[in-house]
Amino acid sequence: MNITIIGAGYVGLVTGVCLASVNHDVIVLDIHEKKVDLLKQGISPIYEPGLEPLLKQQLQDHKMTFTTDYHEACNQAEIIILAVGTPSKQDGSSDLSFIKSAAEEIGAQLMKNGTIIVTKSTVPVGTNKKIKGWIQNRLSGPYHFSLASNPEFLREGSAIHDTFDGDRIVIGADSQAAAAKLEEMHRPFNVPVLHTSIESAEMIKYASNAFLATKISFINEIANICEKLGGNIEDVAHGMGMDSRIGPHFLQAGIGYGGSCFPKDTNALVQLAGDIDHKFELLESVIKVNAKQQVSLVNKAREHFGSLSGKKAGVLGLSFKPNTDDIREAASIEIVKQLLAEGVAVTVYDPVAIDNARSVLGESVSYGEHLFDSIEDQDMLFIATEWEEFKVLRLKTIAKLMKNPAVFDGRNCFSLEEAKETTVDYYSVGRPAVIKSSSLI
Ligand SMILES: NC(=O)C1=CN([C@@H]2O[C@H](COP(=O)(O)OP(=O)(O)OC[C@H]3O[C@@H](n4cnc5c(N)ncnc54)[C@H](O)[C@@H]3O)[C@@H](O)[C@H]2O)C=CC1
Ligand SMILES: O=C(O)[C@H]1O[C@H](OP(=O)(O)OP(=O)(O)OC[C@H]2O[C@@H](n3ccc(=O)[nH]c3=O)[C@H](O)[C@@H]2O)[C@H](O)[C@@H](O)[C@@H]1O
Repeated sequence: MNITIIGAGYVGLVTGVCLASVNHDVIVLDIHEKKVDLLKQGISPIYEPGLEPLLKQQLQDHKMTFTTDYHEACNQAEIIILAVGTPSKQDGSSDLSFIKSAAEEIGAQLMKNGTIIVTKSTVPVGTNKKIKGWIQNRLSGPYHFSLASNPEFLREGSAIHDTFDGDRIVIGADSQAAAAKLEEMHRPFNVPVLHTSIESAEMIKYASNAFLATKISFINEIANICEKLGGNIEDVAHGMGMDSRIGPHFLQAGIGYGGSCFPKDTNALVQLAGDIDHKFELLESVIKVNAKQQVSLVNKAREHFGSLSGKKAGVLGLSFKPNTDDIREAASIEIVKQLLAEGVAVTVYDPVAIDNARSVLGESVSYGEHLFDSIEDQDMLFIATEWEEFKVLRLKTIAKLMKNPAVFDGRNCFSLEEAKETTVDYYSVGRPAVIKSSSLI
């Protein structure tokens, strides 16, 4: 099939590469010229495991092209997939300006009947109706087109795996023919397909992300209570997860969820509910709990040291999760900002996200070239992301390198047994702190 994707970000690019790899002919359009230039050379502008080799292969096989030209992208397409960003507005609601401008461009270029316009971007319930209007307003003739919502469930860091091995594909289309064609497009992925109305498909996406965020805030609250009452969150989560009605996933306590989607989508759903006078109190609490959780390690450090002013801190991990360079809404950034506000000199390290971090943190921090640069001579060490290269570090190595070995581990990378065998004062999430009596301040 001839498929066009609008937006070459995490979702558009991964989807395009995967669709091309199962033999569709794919054009990906982005308005960002530099991005398109890189992609034409087979260079991925984002870090996503396995993406670049697969991209290069598609270019070599002539299954995929990149462009900034809407006419070239749209005039032959059977299916056009919208995958542009839908960021948060100031009030938390979803900013549909990229969707609107892409829909208008598509409308102006539609020159034949039967094209299916698919929304893969995460959009509030009712947006597909608006998209229809935006396209219709720009049509240059009486062309007929179909609409469908096909939300995306991939995770950054495992995006290709998730596309080929997802739990479900949701298709909400305005006609049976469009639904059947989209099912055919996805058939090579061999993932179960659910057909729904457009509105249900739009809601499935928000409800899924909101539910996963709720699980995370819930387990983090249990972790906070464990810290005060005793108990080990790892055992508690394990015991809960053994109940098949609860399930083991998304019960990893830590310093909260970040990323480009959970924060944005939970806020958007609260706003969407507010628009129909429904106060979504549960989700409001999930969001509040997460905001507190992101800086909870700094509170522990303040309690440990008395005052943080004039101290030196290393921060390991800047991306919102391992295996991605995405730092959007990452807990690490909140931690760094809080430390700087309290007069701490900060050195950060991440295996792939330093360039993105520099664009947000500028010269306010030092950037380690090696992870030891963020550990050596520091008074305290924060672990914000559970990159594999941090998990294989040993606490005794960390202890030797630090001035005052105090480790604040936001992702429970080390066991308490290991902490007890070292000179490190070790704080983690939902587990008792391991404090050496000689270091009590
Ligand atoms: N990042 C993720 O893991 C997931 C994201 N989503 C949703 O997918 C959508 C896209 O997210 P990302 O790929 O992360 O965004 P992104 O910000 O990485 O990429 C969006 C791309 O769209 C381009 N763009 C903006 N306006 C355009 C226009 N008018 N015409 C053509 N291109 C345009 C931008 O230049 C950018 O390259 C969002 O709605 C997001 O909520 C859904 C599931 C997973
Ligand atoms: O809509 C989206 O963009 C995507 O959002 C999430 O994917 P993603 O944000 O890439 O990453 P996750 O693995 O879900 O992690 C999100 C955040 O939650 C945190 N998390 C996750 C799981 C857990 O048990 N505990 C926990 O704190 C992670 O550290 C991370 O900061 C969803 O998992 C995807 O299904 C969805 O498509």
